[in-house]
Amino acid sequence: MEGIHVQGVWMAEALQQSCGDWRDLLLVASHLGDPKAAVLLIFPVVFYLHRRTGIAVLWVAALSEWVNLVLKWILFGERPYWWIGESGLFSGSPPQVQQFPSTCETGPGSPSGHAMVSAAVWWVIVSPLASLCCARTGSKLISALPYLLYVMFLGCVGISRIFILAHFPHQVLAGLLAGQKFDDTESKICST
Ligand SMILES: O=P(O)(O)OC[C@H]1O[C@@H](O)[C@H](O)[C@@H](O)[C@@H]1O
Repeated sequence: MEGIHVQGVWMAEALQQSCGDWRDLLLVASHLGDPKAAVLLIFPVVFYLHRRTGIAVLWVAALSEWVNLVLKWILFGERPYWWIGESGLFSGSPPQVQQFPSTCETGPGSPSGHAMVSAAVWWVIVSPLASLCCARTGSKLISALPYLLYVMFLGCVGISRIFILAHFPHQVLAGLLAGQKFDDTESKICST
C-alpha cells in the first residue's frame, strides 16, 4: 500500500504543477461533486423539471452516501494531506504540494465520496436524458452528448480530489467504480 500511496503523492504533485492554471475550475468541480450538492442543488432543480427523476436523485444520493460511509468504516483509507507528514517518508525530499481550504476532510478516504455519489447521482439523470435525446432526434451523436458530459464532469471531480490532496488516485477510481456499480445494483433491485 505504501508504494501506491507514494506514487499517488507524486501524481498529485505533478498535477498541481501542470494544472495550476485550472485551479479555480478544479476547486469548483470539487464543490459541485460534494455529496451535499446532490441534495441541496441537483435534487431541487431536477425535481422541478421532472418529478420522478428528482425523487430518484434524492434516493440515490441518500443511499450512495450511506454506502460510501459504510465502505469508509470498513476500508478506512489515508488521505494524502495527512499521510505525507505521518508516513515520515518524505522528510528528505518533501513533495512540492499545497493544501486548499477544502482539502482537510476529517474522515477516512476510501473510496472517494465525491466520486462515488457523483457517479451514482448523475447517472440517474444522464441515462434517461440520453434516451430522450435519442427518441426526439434519432441521432446517436446527440444522444451520446449526455454521456460525454458525464465522463467529463466525473473526470474533473476525480482530478480535483487528487489535486487538492483529499484523495489518492486509487480512492477516486474506487469511488467511480462503486458509484457505477451502485446504479447497476439499484436498477436491478427496482426492476424486480
Ligand atoms: O470522500 P470525500 O470525497 O472526501 O467526500 C465525502 C464527504 O465530503 C464532505 O464534503 C461532505 O460534507 C460529507 O458529507 C462527505 O461524506
